[in-house]
Amino acid sequence: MRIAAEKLSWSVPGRTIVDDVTLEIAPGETVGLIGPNGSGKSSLLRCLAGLRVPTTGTVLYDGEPIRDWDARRIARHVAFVEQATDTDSDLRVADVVGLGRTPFRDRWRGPGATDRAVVAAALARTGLTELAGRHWKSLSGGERQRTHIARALAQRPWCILLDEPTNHLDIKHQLQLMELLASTDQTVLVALHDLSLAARYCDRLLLMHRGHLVAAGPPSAVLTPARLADVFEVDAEIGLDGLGNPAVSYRGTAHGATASARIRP
Ligand SMILES: Nc1ncnc2c1ncn2[C@@H]1O[C@H](COP(=O)(O)OP(=O)(O)OP(=O)(O)O)[C@@H](O)[C@H]1O
Repeated sequence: MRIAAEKLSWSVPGRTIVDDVTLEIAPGETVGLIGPNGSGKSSLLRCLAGLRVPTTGTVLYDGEPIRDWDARRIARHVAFVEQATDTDSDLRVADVVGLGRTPFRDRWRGPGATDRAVVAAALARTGLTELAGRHWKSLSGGERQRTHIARALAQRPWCILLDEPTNHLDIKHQLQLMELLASTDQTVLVALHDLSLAARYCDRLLLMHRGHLVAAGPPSAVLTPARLADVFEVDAEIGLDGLGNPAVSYRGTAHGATASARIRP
């Protein structure tokens, strides 16, 4: 599914948080959304997921404006893994993942064979099969995060939006998730703080700064030392690690480097 935003802005009283963003993500693309804290990534994702109504501009799924779509119709197209979402503490892991089937079920009917098979597959893909019967409340931060990812997979959406999904995940599960996102046929937009992971696994990157989309393109075109200094205020080099994967190396903060140079005798 193609997901697009045309001249999208979202404001709160006195402040524009997402400012005139136009973007398009092609079916099957894996796109990383990067930018400093507070640059508007989550707000943009929430607009694209239909959870926030843009102040101006339009969100389009396959060319169709979603302004009048109800939540159920949106959920049949797009799954959203938010940062630190809480869930009813009485539920077990399989029940939380099963919530991903809600948009496809008759309101009064319980889960059918297809729902159960899809939930089992989502649990397996996220390595949660053995935890299926555990109570949500007893899970670690990383296990909760993986449960939310499994819930999104159980939605079998055309497009997955994820907001910093690698938070809380150990390195194996970070790599596993990024491999899954890079290999799926679904359209993926994932907000990431780890620029090396973003460069390695994403087809393209979108860079947000102060609510604006300031760069879009292949990782090698978006991640330049000048842009990392301007936008992230870090002194960085972009190269390859020992295995030949793209890697961003940091000398320090841009201001820190200046300050330490200044105080050195
Ligand atoms: N409902 C709101 N009311 C007022 N300000 C808001 C609201 N939602 C977000 N903001 C502000 O908008 C800015 C962008 O927030 P957003 O969460 O979109 O940034 P982000 O790029 O996802 O940041 P982070 O990397 O820290 O998660 C922040 O300064 C935030 O405080």
